[in-house]
Amino acid sequence: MNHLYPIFLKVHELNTLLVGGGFVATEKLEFLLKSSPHAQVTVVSPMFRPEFLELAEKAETVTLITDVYHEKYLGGKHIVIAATDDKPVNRQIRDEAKERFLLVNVADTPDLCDFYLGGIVTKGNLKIAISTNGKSPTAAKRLRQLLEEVLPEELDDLLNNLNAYRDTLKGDFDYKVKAMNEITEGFVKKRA
Ligand SMILES: C[C@@]1(CC(=O)O)C2=NC(=C\c3[nH]c(c(CCC(=O)O)c3CC(=O)O)Cc3[nH]c(c(CC(=O)O)c3CCC(=O)O)/C=C3\N/C(=C\2)[C@@H](CCC(=O)O)[C@]3(C)CC(=O)O)/[C@H]1CCC(=O)O
Ligand SMILES: NC(=O)c1ccc[n+]([C@@H]2O[C@H](COP(=O)([O-])OP(=O)(O)OC[C@H]3O[C@@H](n4cnc5c(N)ncnc54)[C@H](O)[C@@H]3O)[C@@H](O)[C@H]2O)c1
Repeated sequence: MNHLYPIFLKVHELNTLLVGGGFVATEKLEFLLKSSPHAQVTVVSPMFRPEFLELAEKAETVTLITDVYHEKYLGGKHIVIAATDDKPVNRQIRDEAKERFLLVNVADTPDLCDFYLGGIVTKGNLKIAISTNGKSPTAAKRLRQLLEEVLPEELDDLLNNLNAYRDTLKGDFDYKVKAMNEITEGFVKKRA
């Protein structure tokens, strides 16, 4: 049983601190920006790998600070992702973030995470997040790839059309709920 509760964060309006600029940090930043190209991210690391720089320099909302982690960098942040190769430093980041009631992810270290990063499928306005409860990130990746392939691009047209139809509805809340449920009934009807 997976007890995690998924939420969809406006990371373009929240401030994220990413600590580290190596391989693992590159993977985390890549998926963050893939899903949220305008995510506000401050990255603190004494060294940035070339592949990290290539990715970060393309994103206007990513700020790089060449320094070792210090508690002061938690100021003004909502979310923290620790991705250094120094376990005690990752632990320190986690502890200091917790003292401030910040949400923290220590990359690839489930025991130290408040939240996990998931597999993410985006089709226009539709977004699906996948979690295996940390049991198999590879399975999350494969499911993401499968859904990316099988979900049609037209799904976004459907959502936009439904939104336009909803805007035409005049009447009270109950009327609108009924009308929206009627028009989408076919989504869940079993084929004969
Ligand atoms: C989904 C994804 C999102 C992302 O990274 O943004 C993600 N990991 C991805 C890929 C991936 N990560 C790893 C491999 C190599 C295979 C392997 O080792 O298993 C691969 C596969 C590959 O790269 O092919 C290494 C790894 N990861 C974790 C551990 C520790 C452990 O399992 O105990 C280890 C071993 C480290 C070691 O050996 O030291 C842990 C976590 N990784 C999570 C997320 C969280 C759980 C999500 C869930 O509920 O499933 C969690 C718990 C915490 C977190 O980091 O948030 C992204 C796929 C994105 C995509 O493609 O769509
Ligand atoms: N590379 C992988 O695919 C992989 C897979 C599983 C586990 N891991 C583990 O994950 C950890 C991170 O690996 P990596 O491959 O990203 O390493 P890396 O060497 O590519 O990157 C480490 C980054 O952490 C930064 N860093 C170190 N000390 C810091 C500090 N005090 N403050 C801020 N930044 C600091 C470095 O400057 C560097 O940018 C390692 O412990 C590694 O064993 C890596």
